[in-house]
Amino acid sequence: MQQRFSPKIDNIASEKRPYHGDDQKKLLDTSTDQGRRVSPRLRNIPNCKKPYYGSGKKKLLEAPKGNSRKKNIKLDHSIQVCQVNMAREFAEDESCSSYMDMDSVPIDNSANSEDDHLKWAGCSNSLVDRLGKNTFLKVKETLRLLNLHCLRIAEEEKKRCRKLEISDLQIVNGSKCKMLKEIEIFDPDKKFGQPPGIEVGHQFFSLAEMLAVGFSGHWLGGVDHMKNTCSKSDDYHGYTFPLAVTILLSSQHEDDVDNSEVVCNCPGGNDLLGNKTQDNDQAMDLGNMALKHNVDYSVPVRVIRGQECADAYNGKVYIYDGLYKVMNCSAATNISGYTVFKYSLKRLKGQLKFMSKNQDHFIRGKVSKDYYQSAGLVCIDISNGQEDICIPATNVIDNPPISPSDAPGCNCKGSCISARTCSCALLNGFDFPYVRQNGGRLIEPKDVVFECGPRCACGPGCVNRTTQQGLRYRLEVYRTEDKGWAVRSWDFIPSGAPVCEYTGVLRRSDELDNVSENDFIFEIDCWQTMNEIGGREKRLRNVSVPTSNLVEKKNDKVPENAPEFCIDAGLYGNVARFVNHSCEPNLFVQCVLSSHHDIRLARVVLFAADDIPPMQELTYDYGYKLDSVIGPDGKIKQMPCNCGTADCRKRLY
Ligand SMILES: C[S@@+](CC[C@H](N)C(=O)[O-])C[C@H]1O[C@@H](n2cnc3c(N)ncnc32)[C@H](O)[C@@H]1O
Repeated sequence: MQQRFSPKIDNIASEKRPYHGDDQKKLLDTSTDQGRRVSPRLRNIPNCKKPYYGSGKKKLLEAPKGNSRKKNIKLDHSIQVCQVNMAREFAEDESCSSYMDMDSVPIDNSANSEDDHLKWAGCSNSLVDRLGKNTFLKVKETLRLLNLHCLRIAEEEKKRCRKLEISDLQIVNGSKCKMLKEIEIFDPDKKFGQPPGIEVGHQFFSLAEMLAVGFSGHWLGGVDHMKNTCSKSDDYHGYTFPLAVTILLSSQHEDDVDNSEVVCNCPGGNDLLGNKTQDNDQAMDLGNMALKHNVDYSVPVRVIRGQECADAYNGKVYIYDGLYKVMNCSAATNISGYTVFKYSLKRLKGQLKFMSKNQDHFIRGKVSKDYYQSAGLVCIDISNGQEDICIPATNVIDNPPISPSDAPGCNCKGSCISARTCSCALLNGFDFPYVRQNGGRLIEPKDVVFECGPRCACGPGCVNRTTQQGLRYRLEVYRTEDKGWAVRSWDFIPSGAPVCEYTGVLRRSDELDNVSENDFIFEIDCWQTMNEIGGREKRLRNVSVPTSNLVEKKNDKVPENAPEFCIDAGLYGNVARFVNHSCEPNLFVQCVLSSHHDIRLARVVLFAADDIPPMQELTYDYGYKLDSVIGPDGKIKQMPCNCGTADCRKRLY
């Protein structure tokens, strides 16, 4: 195994993976001025530990400075100017038209007209009103004001967590609740089509929020509608009312089917909190009648989806999912024997996509409880247990996203014991690479070691997780005369014991070319070692490395024989970055796979090659080929070796 340190960059702008490996706890911020004043600044760590204040659940009682704190912000209600934001990303690349008010929409009785997509959904809503004010900003200001009121009331009542009643939030018998009286409702005139200032994916944390921004207010069994009185307006001449403006889907109804884009829903039968209340036949009136008219006039409804959310006032968050066409209406008998009216809804094309597939899943109620199923999961918890709640990292942009799901697990219970039945032992050549002695010792260096990972049924104490237990020995970083900092152990280290993992920022090798010096780059050359490329020594071969993981050349810029990825400990790393080179080392480098099986991204762990007495310097062979390091000026660089051993090659490179 040869490791190559090469003069490369120290920039961390394009991190692909925020941390690498399992041994992430001790991040040392280091100066590039090595050899003079580099010191492990562990004192910084406590500050980094809790970058957030409080539990993350606290809300600001006052709006942050610099923002408007005016009590009754006068808002301009008439949003008529349509400005098409052509830059927005549309689902399915359809052309689109701008938001249209009812008065500009020709009545179309053909319920299946494809033109509906263009007429209604098209672009996002108006970005500015006729005074040139940003509608999104206005929605934000209104909601901020509402929240301020909520918090003040809660503070007064010392019942911050109390669940607000529906009557707290609604207009009851024409009179607004106390809170809403103090807030000017933004855009109070009901309209069809895309709501001004609210994008697909917008989350409302209470029904009051929806009301305050004029989104919806008169709910009847989950349907907000325009009443008969609207028909008097010239704007709506020719329509029969009621007409549904918004439908709330909480997937609470026993007969509801929700297929994301196509939804079959029975309004009524639930109240707004999702409590099932249906105990008789539905009638063709109110919400049902409104939706029926939407079918007749081909008027789409806004769809709001309710999601469980423990911190919201009534335990729910309401997410705007866009405009849906109400395709048809049919009467049926539900599984309880009552008559219900069913509507199938189809999402109009040409609307904004959700931010991501994950958000899409979240909003449509399919959020996975299993971390391992998250798309592009890179790391289950980048805080490595330092935060109370895991912070997973995902990457669906770069290729390949590193997914632990690539590594299927074994079914052993407790600890892996039988090499005949453990599938991880199988990968290691039908045997375990470690013996249990001294907390786990590697029997001999191998091409690659397959450890048990997150999908394995065995527990954390399994011997085949030997490098996942963190540091075992008390290591010291100390200053030397001629090699800068070095590392030694205060404890005896038996041969085959894992000493530390080399951690840093995972980078593509080609990102690091032609930039200033960095002595802390570790190329992950597992593939090169397996194939004895560049003079690398043959090692004990595992039989079962899946060929698909071996080398799939994904990047033409990287020469076939050069490692595609490396670990950059220039700015972030652990104690391993201080371990020096020796021509007769007492450590060796071992590639380990645990959470995935991609050898290009193997973990790099330093193991004891000998029984190492306390206070002896720990070293490994950097494995440079002489004259292989080229400086930024294009000239070959040379570095004298000061390892001081009898067979010293006299040069590092
Ligand atoms: C990964 S760092 C090791 C830690 C380093 N000594 C320090 O103070 O940060 C690699 C650098 O350490 C120095 N170094 C490591 N081994 C050496 C050796 N045997 N002889 C001379 N310098 C060495 C070289 O400057 C090399 O570029």
